Amino acid sequence: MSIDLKLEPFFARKKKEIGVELNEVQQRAVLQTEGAMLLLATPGSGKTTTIIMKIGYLIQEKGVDPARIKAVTFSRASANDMKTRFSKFFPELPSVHFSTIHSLAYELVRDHFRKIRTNYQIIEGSAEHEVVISGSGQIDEMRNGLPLHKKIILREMYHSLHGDNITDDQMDELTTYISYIKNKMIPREKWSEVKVSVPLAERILEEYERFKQQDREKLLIDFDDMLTIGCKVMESDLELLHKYQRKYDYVLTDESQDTSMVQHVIIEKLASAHGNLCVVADDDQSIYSWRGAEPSYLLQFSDTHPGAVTLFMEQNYRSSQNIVDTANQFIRRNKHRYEKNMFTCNAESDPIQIRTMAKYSDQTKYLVQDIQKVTDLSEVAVLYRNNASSISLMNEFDRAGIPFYMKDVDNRFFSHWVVEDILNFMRMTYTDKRPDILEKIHLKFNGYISKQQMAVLKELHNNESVFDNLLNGVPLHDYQIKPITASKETFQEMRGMPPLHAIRVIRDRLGYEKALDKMCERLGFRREYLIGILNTLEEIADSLETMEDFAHRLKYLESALKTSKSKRGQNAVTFSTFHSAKGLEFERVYMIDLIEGIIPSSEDIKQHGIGREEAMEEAVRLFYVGMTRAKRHLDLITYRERDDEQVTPSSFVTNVRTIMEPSNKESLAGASAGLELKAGDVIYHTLFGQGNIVNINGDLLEISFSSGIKTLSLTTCLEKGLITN
Ligand SMILES: Nc1ncnc2c1ncn2[C@@H]1O[C@H](COP(=O)(O)OP(=O)(O)OP(=O)(O)O)[C@@H](O)[C@H]1O
Repeated sequence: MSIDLKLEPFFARKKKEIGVELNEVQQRAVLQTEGAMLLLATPGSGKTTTIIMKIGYLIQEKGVDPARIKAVTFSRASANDMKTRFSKFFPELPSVHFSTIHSLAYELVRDHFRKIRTNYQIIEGSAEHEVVISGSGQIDEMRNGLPLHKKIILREMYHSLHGDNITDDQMDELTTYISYIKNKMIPREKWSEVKVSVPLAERILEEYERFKQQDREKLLIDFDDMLTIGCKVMESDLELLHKYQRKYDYVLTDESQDTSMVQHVIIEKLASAHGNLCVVADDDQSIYSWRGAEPSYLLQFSDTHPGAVTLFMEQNYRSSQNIVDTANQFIRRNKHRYEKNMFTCNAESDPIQIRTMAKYSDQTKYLVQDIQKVTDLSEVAVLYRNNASSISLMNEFDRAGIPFYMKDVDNRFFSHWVVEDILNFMRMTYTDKRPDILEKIHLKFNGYISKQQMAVLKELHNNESVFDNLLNGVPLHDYQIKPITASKETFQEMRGMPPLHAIRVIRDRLGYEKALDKMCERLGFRREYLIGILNTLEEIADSLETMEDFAHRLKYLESALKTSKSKRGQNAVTFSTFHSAKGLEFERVYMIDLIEGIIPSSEDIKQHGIGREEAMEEAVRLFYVGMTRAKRHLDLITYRERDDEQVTPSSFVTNVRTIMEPSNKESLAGASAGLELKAGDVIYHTLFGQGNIVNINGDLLEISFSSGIKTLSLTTCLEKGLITN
């Protein structure tokens, strides 16, 4: 490209007006208006800034009508963000079309259905959304006795197939499975190849699809259908396709690493008449492949668009030198990526801190202590992989009086059946005369009262202890008598007990934890998740005096969680998952729960073990997204014990340590030369567990693990943080 950048008055003018001076690559990206362009950028490199400047340039310098520019983003939040930033940069210009791909697809679908006179109803989203969009102007509330909402329909279908209720986690998995299939455009005959642990998921999906299309007068469509139908319409209705193609002369997309196949197809078709397509992405921040994102599209972009210009924006304006350098080296452990070299001209800051706590509970104590010292809390974020981490955080922060803003409010904890169970056990200590309370937990403690026995018990209306009634008026098996008698006494003893003590008695002496184990076996629940809930309840109960206080505390925390949403933008710490932190930046970032089994997750490790690297690479990217949110201070926190069990610090943390202190690697490598590491030594491998070094041959270590002898490269193990001694 032979453009003399200095001669472009646009940049000089904008610098004067808004104080932003684009670097050379950013300027080139702005000036390259015609044809296809892939703009690959690293975190904090000014992707959004550049897109906005490009749009302004098209309008002010090229005389393009703003209405003929379409800027598409992945989420509604980023579409709004872009709109706001655009009006700040170019207050004199009218806004252009900033929208999500979903709303673009919805426009198409609406036009098409209007044309072919088909009524439809959206069955997903908030209630208002559903009401607005009924094609016939009328709202059908029910069909075949089912209320018309995606989750209610799926729940009912699950129930009628299994005779059991679907859990929230299963519902999440089921809807993710459906979205994945739709977004990846997987044909019917290949559905069975998609991994899912919800029993009969494939059949439920089949029935769900049939149900939506059953009424010829009125189609039901969910958000995924908007995409698949929108895409089909672009193929079948050429008149409509051309109408949309003629609407816009320039198409720009942001966050394209998170765009799915069906979404790519829609964008490609929209831009194919003129080919003016600008795709902005960071393949290293692709973290939604589980939902059907297709970053491979980026890797193939220049094949599908011969003559496309590819530019790399690699200068990071956000983070300090040490954070940028370490993150840049860290992401290189991934193989399936565009090689980029992120750099910064920013100064050094505090070194990245790695904190290895003795046990899990030390983590929150440390966070509270450290964050208490900070004055501007809006510049602090605590990031975690799983939402489950947020409840004990909010409990401790609330106790310490530190305000917080929760990015993804997940109320599920408070309505989880394990929480309900514990409260019901506690209620039984106040009165054991209520069969209705017993009925909620009768299968979950020693003595195991069957449904039939429960039915007989409920017929005895004498206001006596349910245990006495069971022992005197209900036919029991001999083996039940002793545990039921003991349970009666235990409940009596528990009266007035501090809640922490009470929960321990419920878990152990009353046999609740044993009952959970059985349920996990039978119903496939994740044990560690359920035990995690019990442990969090113990944390909440800690230091409270009565079970009533405990029940109040739960109610209080539930409402604190809801109101934490309103603290956005105030002087409050942000709690967020790594996923939801994408696009944000903070002065201080604390990444927590960095242990093997969480990040990487047990599933990531399992897949890696059988040679499938995709999941592990995605976990690496997720960790990288977390690291690159920090401007000047980054804390990585791990621990060695959780729930009374030994855990292993994340191999990603070990990897970061090796990057920061290459002397670690050298000393270990030196050790392998016979200085310290020798045959017979015990080492710990993140995947294979504990092992004994059998032999050392240069870089090759022969190690005996319980699963057999393996020969491994010491350099690779150290680089990836796979072994410690
Ligand atoms: N040329 C520039 N000079 C100075 N600051 C810049 C420049 N370009 C971008 N920035 C600043 O860098 C920061 C990151 O920019 P932006 O939010 O556009 O990045 P991004 O690439 O979208 O980030 P990410 O993908 O990590 O979320 C912003 O604070 C922005 O103002």
